[in-house]
Amino acid sequence: MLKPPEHQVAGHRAQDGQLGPLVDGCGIFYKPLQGDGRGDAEVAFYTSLFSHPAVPPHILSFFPGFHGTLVLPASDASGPRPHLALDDLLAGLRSPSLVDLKIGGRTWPPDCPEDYFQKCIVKDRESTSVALGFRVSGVQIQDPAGTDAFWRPSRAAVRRYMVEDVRRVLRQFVSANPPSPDQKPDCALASAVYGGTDGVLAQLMKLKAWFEEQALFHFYSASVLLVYEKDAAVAAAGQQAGKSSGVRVKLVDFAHVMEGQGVIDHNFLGGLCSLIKFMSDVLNDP
Ligand SMILES: Nc1ncnc2c1ncn2[C@@H]1O[C@H](COP(=O)(O)OP(=O)(O)OP(=O)(O)O)[C@@H](O)[C@H]1O
Ligand SMILES: O=P(O)(O)O[C@@H]1[C@H](O)[C@H](O)[C@@H](OP(=O)(O)O)[C@H](OP(=O)(O)O)[C@H]1O
Repeated sequence: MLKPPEHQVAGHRAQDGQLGPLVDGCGIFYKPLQGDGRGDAEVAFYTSLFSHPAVPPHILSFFPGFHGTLVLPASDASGPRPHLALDDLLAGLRSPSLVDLKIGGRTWPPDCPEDYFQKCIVKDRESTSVALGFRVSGVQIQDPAGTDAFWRPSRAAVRRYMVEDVRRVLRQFVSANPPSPDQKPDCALASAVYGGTDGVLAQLMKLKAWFEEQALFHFYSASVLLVYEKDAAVAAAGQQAGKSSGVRVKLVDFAHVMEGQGVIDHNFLGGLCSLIKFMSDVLNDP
């Protein structure tokens, strides 16, 4: 039985008769092929990525597994439509906290249509993309009281985030106290989620090492998606050493990936370095 994902923090949504992704509850996330060639571009990217001999397996694990395309009834009732079949990155998680971070100071690919360029550059300038090399696209954090409720700022609120808001959200994301204008995020879970041998920073450093040399693809408007569950992070934070929070660090949204043509993707790499610095600051100065 296909249904809209329960936990989606950004992008097009299958609600109110809109076109958006569906999940089958058995581990597959179906993303409808978007128009304007974006869907076809995303299929071409996944096909190329998973068949390219130069992409190492430990890098492939940052991407959702790709299972081809499947024609399914679209969520907007427009009829049958091809969907990308991807691993559901939230599979097996009951109450995930997640944040979608769109990477790159510029989100528009070279030679894109003028109206698309105008739309993107306005968003890049008005958000933190130009200033920081990344922006928050969406976030939800499990209620620290341990219930299944979530703190999920509206899309409009997230769009207004400035640098200090981003800093606060990245701290709140790993805090055990509830978001409040009167209380600073306590960052109690920072070492468990951002730190450690398989925490976010360690994983982002592996990704960075690849981006320092890969010249196959340029990732415009793609996101880093961070996912973890508070219970596992709290357990990891309570251990002396070594217990993993199980945080997942993934890349999503490849509708605007271009061939690298032998040039490194300094736009994505710069954003990644900036994100790493932001997270290191949370870890070093909680
Ligand atoms: N494979 C996946 N498994 C689980 N959730 C996913 C997966 N891919 C994406 N998502 C969820 O869907 C959101 C949007 O994904 P994506 O950016 O691919 O969609 P989009 O409609 O192309 O977005 P945009 O409008 O920003 O271009 C992500 O923030 C995440 O919450
Ligand atoms: O992040 P926001 O502010 O929610 O805005 C969306 C985001 O910029 C997407 O990247 C974009 O899709 P593309 O990157 O594929 O253009 C989408 O455009 P769309 O609604 O015109 O598809 C926007 O609505």
